[in-house]
Amino acid sequence: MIVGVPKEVKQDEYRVAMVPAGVEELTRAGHTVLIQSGAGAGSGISDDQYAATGAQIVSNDAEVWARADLIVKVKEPMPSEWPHMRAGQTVFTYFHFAADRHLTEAVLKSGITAIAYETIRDAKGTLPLLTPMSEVAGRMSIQEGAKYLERPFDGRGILLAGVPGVPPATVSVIGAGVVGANAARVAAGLGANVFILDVNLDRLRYIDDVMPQNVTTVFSNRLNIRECLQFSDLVIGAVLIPGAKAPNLVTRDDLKYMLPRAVVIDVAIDQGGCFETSRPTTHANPTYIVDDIVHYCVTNMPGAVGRTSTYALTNVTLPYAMQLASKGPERAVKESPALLAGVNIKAGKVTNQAVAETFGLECVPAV
Ligand SMILES: NC(=O)C1=CN([C@@H]2O[C@H](COP(=O)(O)OP(=O)(O)OC[C@H]3O[C@@H](n4cnc5c(N)ncnc54)[C@H](O)[C@@H]3O)[C@@H](O)[C@H]2O)C=CC1
Ligand SMILES: CC(=O)C(=O)O
Repeated sequence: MIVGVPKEVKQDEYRVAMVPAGVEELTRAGHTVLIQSGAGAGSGISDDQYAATGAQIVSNDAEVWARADLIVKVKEPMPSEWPHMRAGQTVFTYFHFAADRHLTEAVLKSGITAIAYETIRDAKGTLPLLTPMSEVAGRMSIQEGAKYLERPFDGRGILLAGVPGVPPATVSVIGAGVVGANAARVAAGLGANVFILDVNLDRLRYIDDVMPQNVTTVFSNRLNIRECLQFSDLVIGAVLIPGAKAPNLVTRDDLKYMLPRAVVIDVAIDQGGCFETSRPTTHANPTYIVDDIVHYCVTNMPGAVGRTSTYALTNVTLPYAMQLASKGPERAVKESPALLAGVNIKAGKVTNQAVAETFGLECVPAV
């Protein structure tokens, strides 16, 4: 099979979907791998390194898309890439359809099979292709939050750790999954007072068991969220209902309960965000202010630490890319319940229930 890896075109996206070790495994199995020239540069990987493991270096993205049966990417196809998608092709990447009607319509029209990293589910019930990027984004959320709490970045002028004689900051994390747990651990490590909320009590029991003393678990409901908003310097949005649009847990009206120039990092923005006032931003222009609250809503946070993120991502995507290439997408999806859960759109039809419900479309089985 011909596997194509285009250079990412999303703004400030420095990840690449395959590393030389992946090229080596695919070519050893008899596949052809096309890498767009410069695709690895943001992660410190040169064309020569790819070529040394058997890749064909291709000068432009149009050729990669035109020749490849299987496209492996990181971020959802951007509008400039939509004309390249064609019926019969399989595209394996993050899509986050529920947050983007236009993308959903473009993919439906193209006739491709869209296998979304973020809904692949393994036998343990976890989302193995989302987990490493959630680990990155969860840890980064505190680093970014600490920065935007600084006064020159419009924040409250609070040091997360405090100093002797001056108390540390208070951080609330809504959602205690992978992003939430990683955010809580880093914030607690810096000495902040941390509150972490979830609707899953078993998850809160686990968090309570493994986190340090300065992390307090709170059941997530409207009243408790509003109470946490009142004393938090930094709030992290980290909820997920797989495939679906994120629920709006904090309304614009709720912002009036927050401390002036508190910071919101809405990591869940890739699924639409869990603050009513969230809208997607970029690393180049990451924040904006609504009602005196600083909002940070970057949809590709791990893209900024491309080297760490590329290796963390490709460690988990390669085994699935190998299955798709070696068996062909049709058979690979039939034989793997995990891959089947990843098929969101196939040949012009939505095959993921949550995506179909978001847009009021019919959902058909993927096989
Ligand atoms: N902006 C970015 O660059 C990135 C965004 N993400 C996104 O972060 C979000 C979270 O991802 P993960 O932590 O991996 O998901 P996860 O599935 O591990 O955790 C989500 C948690 O939200 C909880 N939850 C659901 N409804 C809730 C409610 N009403 N109140 C409180 N908690 C609730 C769930 O019980 C679960 O524990 C996803 O949208 C993911 O795509 C992940 C990586 C990068
Ligand atoms: C999860 C995701 O969309 C990202 O890592 O960019």
